[in-house]
Amino acid sequence: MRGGSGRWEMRELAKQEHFDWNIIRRACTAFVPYWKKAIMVSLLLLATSAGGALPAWLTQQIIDDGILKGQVSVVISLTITLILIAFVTGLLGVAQTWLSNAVAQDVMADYRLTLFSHIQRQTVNFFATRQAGDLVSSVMNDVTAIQNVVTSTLMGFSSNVLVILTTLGLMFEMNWKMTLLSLVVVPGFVIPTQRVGGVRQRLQGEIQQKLSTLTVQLSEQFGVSGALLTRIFSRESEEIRKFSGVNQELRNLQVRQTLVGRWLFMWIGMFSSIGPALLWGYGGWLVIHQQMALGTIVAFTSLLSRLYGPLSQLAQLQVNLLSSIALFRRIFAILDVEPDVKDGTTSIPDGNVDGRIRIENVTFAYRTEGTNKPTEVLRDIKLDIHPGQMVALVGPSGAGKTTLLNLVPRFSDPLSGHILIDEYESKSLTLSSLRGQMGLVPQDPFFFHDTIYNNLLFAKPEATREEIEEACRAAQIHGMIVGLPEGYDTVVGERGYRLSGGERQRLAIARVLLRAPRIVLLDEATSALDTLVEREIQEALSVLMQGRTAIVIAHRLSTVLTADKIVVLEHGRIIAEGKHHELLEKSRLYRELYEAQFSVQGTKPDDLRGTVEQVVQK
Ligand SMILES: Nc1ncnc2c1ncn2[C@@H]1O[C@H](COP(=O)(O)OP(=O)(O)OP(=O)(O)O)[C@@H](O)[C@H]1O
Repeated sequence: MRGGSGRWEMRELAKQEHFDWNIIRRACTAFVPYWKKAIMVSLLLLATSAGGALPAWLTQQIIDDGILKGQVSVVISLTITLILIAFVTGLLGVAQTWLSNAVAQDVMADYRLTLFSHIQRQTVNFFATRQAGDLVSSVMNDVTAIQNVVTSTLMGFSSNVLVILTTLGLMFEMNWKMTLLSLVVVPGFVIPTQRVGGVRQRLQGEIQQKLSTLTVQLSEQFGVSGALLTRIFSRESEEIRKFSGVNQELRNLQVRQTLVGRWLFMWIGMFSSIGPALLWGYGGWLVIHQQMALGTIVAFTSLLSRLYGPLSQLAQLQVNLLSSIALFRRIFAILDVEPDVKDGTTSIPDGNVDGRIRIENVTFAYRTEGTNKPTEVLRDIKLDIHPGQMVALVGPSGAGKTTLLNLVPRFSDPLSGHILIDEYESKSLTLSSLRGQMGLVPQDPFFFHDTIYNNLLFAKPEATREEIEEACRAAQIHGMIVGLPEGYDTVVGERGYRLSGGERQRLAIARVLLRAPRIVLLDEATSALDTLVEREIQEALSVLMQGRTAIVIAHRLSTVLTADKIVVLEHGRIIAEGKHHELLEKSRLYRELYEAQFSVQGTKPDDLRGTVEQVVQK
């Protein structure tokens, strides 16, 4: 099933969850920076708990010392005190809610930021093996779910314990036998409450799973690529049917969750009424036999709700704690993923290298979970590229061209071997100074849903308008941009869908030109373009590569013809190197590739050479 697998996993985890003290301890460290506020919250809780118990005690005084003894002044003064206590307790309650929410929100904001920053440090492989929707769900939903748990478990726990202790203290102080009698019925409602809590929690897990499935479907269907795919295969009705199914299941689960345990609640209600009944019966007997004052019964009955409510909530503590442990476990699982690529320490200014690239005995394998011996995708690659040279990578699909290209900016690190930029081992450089030396034009460039201007600024935030226009002129895209009704302020649409493939390529070239890197990495688009666009792109590319070291995954005839060196890859190995004509003679695979890929571009190499050379000389 697409989507929701993470949630499903979480529900399963919650079912098998146990008290993992390491997780609890680690979760609590998030509160350390807010210890002052947390202490304030505890003090306020203590004050509000005591304030909440006092009215029952005062009621007893009003009845026994005021009403029954005919003391009007006592009744009046105690009534005023009751009102004052209610007012002060109310104010303290507001302060406590505000502070405890502030702490919970602070902790949540910290977690969201920590997760986002941590995920920003991850390599491309991290995203290739995870569902984006699931990561979004962790950063947003899990963290928010924790907030509820934190307030209901941590704060709820302390406030309930305090209320129970203060209430029990007062009860014992008034009459210990009546106190024990009050506690007799407790198991009668605590046990069912616990059961209902468990069922509700399980239903909540299923609801979260359905919500996540719907969220993933929505995000897939509302994105341009997903919408296109659905329309081209005419799967709209099927998608609506699927949505409707999950939507209905969600509705049923939510109804069940609301109604679950209604019989048990009737039972609980009954037990909560039995408590006061027992107190009136036994208390009445004590009063009649003059062993206790009437006010004590009234005080006890009003204290009962302060005892039973918090006890029921405490009964659900275990379920709450277990589900919060499951949530924290999911969050910590992401935080514990160490980035595949570690930052180096040497920093060099951008553009401060000649651009020599040496790839020495490089072997690479993708890390896949659950396999001990990953399959090698690149084996023993040796390549020496001199400053200003252009190397074209060719090879059948899956040969490892993209993988090799991605090793240069350290999107991944090789299992063995070294990559050197000038005399620097690439691992020794900080990632920002390594990547600052190079620009990448991917096959399908990505753009943010923002204006063309802002998308270009992303590459160089300090760029002036002139610099941006100059880069676009060089990339043969300025004319097209100014022809748009809103020019550079045109919003390119999600992923840049408002632009054609060729326009996206040239805009991506402009973006790299802005950075003026010493090294250019290029994955040429495979799509065939008409001659005019082809020529515009060719001109843009020749400007891009002029005086720069370039590694190009070649899909164009003009590229292989002008390359200083063509490297033929097969099954992760370099099987041949040389110029176009040399390879045509000595490499069978190259000949086959040439016939299959390059010659279909309609022009014979010799016819094209003149054109290409003209372009390159410009
Ligand atoms: N993230 C990944 N995890 C695991 N294996 C991967 C990953 N990316 C690529 N591969 C595998 O590595 C091999 C080389 O892939 P790569 O994309 O480098 O080939 P390529 O030569 O660029 O192919 P193409 O020309 O089709 O883009 C393939 O077998 C591919 O399935």
